[in-house]
Amino acid sequence: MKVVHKLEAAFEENRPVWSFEYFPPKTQQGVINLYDRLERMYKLGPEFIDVTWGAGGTTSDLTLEICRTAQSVYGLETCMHLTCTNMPVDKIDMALREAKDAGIQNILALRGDPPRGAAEWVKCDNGFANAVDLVRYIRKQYDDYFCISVAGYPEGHIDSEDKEQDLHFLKAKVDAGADYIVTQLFYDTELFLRWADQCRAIGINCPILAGIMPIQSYNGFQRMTTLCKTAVPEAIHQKLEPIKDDDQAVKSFGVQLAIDMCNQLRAGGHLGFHFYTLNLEKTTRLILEGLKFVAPVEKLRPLPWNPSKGRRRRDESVRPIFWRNRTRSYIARTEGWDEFPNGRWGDSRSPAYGELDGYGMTLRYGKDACLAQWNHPSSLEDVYATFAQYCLGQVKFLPWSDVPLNLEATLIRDHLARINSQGFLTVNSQPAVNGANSADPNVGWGPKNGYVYQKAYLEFFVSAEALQPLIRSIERDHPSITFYAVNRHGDLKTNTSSDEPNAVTWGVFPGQEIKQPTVVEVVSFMAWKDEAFELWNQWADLYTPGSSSHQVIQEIADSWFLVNMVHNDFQQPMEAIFNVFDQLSLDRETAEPTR
Ligand SMILES: Cc1cc2nc3c(=O)[nH]c(=O)nc-3n(C[C@H](O)[C@H](O)[C@H](O)COP(=O)(O)OP(=O)(O)OC[C@H]3O[C@@H](n4cnc5c(N)ncnc54)[C@H](O)[C@@H]3O)c2cc1C
Ligand SMILES: NC(=O)c1ccc[n+]([C@@H]2O[C@H](COP(=O)([O-])OP(=O)(O)OC[C@H]3O[C@@H](n4cnc5c(N)ncnc54)[C@H](O)[C@@H]3O)[C@@H](O)[C@H]2O)c1
Repeated sequence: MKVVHKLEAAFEENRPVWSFEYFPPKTQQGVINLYDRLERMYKLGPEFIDVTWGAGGTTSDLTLEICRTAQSVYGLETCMHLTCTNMPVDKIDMALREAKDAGIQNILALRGDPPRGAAEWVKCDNGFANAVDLVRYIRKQYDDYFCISVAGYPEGHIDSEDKEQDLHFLKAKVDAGADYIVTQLFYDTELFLRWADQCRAIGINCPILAGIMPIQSYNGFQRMTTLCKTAVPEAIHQKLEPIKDDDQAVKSFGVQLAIDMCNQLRAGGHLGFHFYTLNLEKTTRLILEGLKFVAPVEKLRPLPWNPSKGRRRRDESVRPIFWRNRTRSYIARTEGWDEFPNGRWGDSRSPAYGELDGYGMTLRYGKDACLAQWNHPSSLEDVYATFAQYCLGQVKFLPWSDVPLNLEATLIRDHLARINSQGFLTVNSQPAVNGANSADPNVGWGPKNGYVYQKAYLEFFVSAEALQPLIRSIERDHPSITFYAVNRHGDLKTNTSSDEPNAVTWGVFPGQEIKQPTVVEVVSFMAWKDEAFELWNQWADLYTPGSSSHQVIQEIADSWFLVNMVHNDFQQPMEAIFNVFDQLSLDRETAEPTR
């Protein structure tokens, strides 16, 4: 059924509507768990669900698969996002044909973000330049079979300087055949209501759904609003500042803020809400409960499927035997198990694993900004220096690290800088913590009055030549270290004996089970490595092919290894993980012939 008909019927009755956005999870286990989550969240009564399309079509097959399953197996009204990025007309045709074959009748037509590595958006050969062209094309090819939605920007699109013109581009999309609008996230409800009035004033009369992105974590919120240049009212900053180190308090604030925002929008006459769930469930449920948004009973017919019992979940050792025959109640208990991911390095079984915004990983800054930070390296040593300077706060970002080191990592910044200058190019790290208070300003997380623990880990790129002595040294002298190392072709080396997840962060909180938000495991490592190496390619593409900068970066991309290394003895001092590198330098010095 067309979403627009559902929206019109609800608005006719003055009834609010809500919908949920998901993104394709990074791992197969995450996909299976997302299906369970779709089932549970269906009971919250979304009018429809939608699934994002990876930037540059990177996850398009999975987007199609999830939409197909949600629509035709699970019977959920599903809207598929479709972008023009890297999509010549024949690929667009194929995606639309497959969507239609799966019974999908709703498409969110977008231009898309710049393709990987590109500073600016460029139209691909035989493709479309703007979302309006895609809307026109879908109408021309499929007449009124599809219900088409388009994106609206209450603060104007980030690329467009003229906000008024931006509004007219939106009208052009509607005039070309779009049926309703879904907006970009925003936090200023007054601004949204003014913008909605402007839309009506220039003759945009179709339904508008307000995009609501609940604040899930302080860092995530900061990162997202900086990247999207979102206007954040001062009152929100003021309320967040004193609680920013208490993850539970931030989440609760995020829930209340979303409730208040939706109520303000309703008071302003607005009835349509689109939740960016980030594949998380609990926050969305709490917001709907707070709003007293309850699905009409007739909508909650039983679904024609059973929750999938993922391979992992069947084997899960922590699953109590009491739940063996009561899968549903066990699943209900897991609703909040990934609510405290400590950074994106989370548990790959989580549907929310590994994504900041659901559109995929690209260089976050334009070409000029990147070159201003990374210059034109002509040797490997130049690259080492850039990484070391990042650790010392002199370079603002790297392809893998879009914001400066956080407080936690600054505790070990000198050690990090030292190993980076030696060619161990770090992209992620964590110091050891042995029972710090959960409100500790440097390493605390989770609800207050708890205690948190961490095993030290490092993730870095290293040349094949330097990897060998490192592995020898670990095997000889460092029994507490476990590692995975992989090159871009997937050649994996490890000293672990099973592919069980290794818990590297856990917390003990009053009146709760132990929380274990962060694990290191081979499945997620292998899923991550494709992106990790792809970012080197994007860096190389900033330079003219054949130039020395291009060659240096490409050499790393093609032949180096990505290593994850965990020091399992978390009771050792913070710097213990660095001993292995110091020992290597010592070995090198003693091996060098005396002159
Ligand atoms: C609800 C929502 C969902 C999204 N989902 C995804 C997703 O799944 N995958 C993804 O990669 N991205 C997604 N995005 C991000 C989106 O792709 C980017 O914001 C993208 O930069 C713009 O897409 P658009 O469809 O709004 O583009 P357009 O409407 O084509 O606008 C793009 C730019 O071109 C300008 N413009 C528009 N028409 C014209 C014209 N006729 N002539 C000249 N300039 C014009 C606009 O002012 C704007 O600056 C989503 C955004 C929103 C709000
Ligand atoms: N293994 C995976 O599956 C996976 C998935 C996504 C991201 N990651 C890794 O996590 C990194 C950061 O992810 P996040 O932003 O979600 O987590 P985060 O922001 O929590 O970062 C983790 C820690 O690493 C530190 N850090 C960041 N850049 C560093 C660098 N260059 N050298 C040393 N330490 C650094 C941060 O300050 C922070 O303390 C990514 O760049 C990537 O390396 C891994």
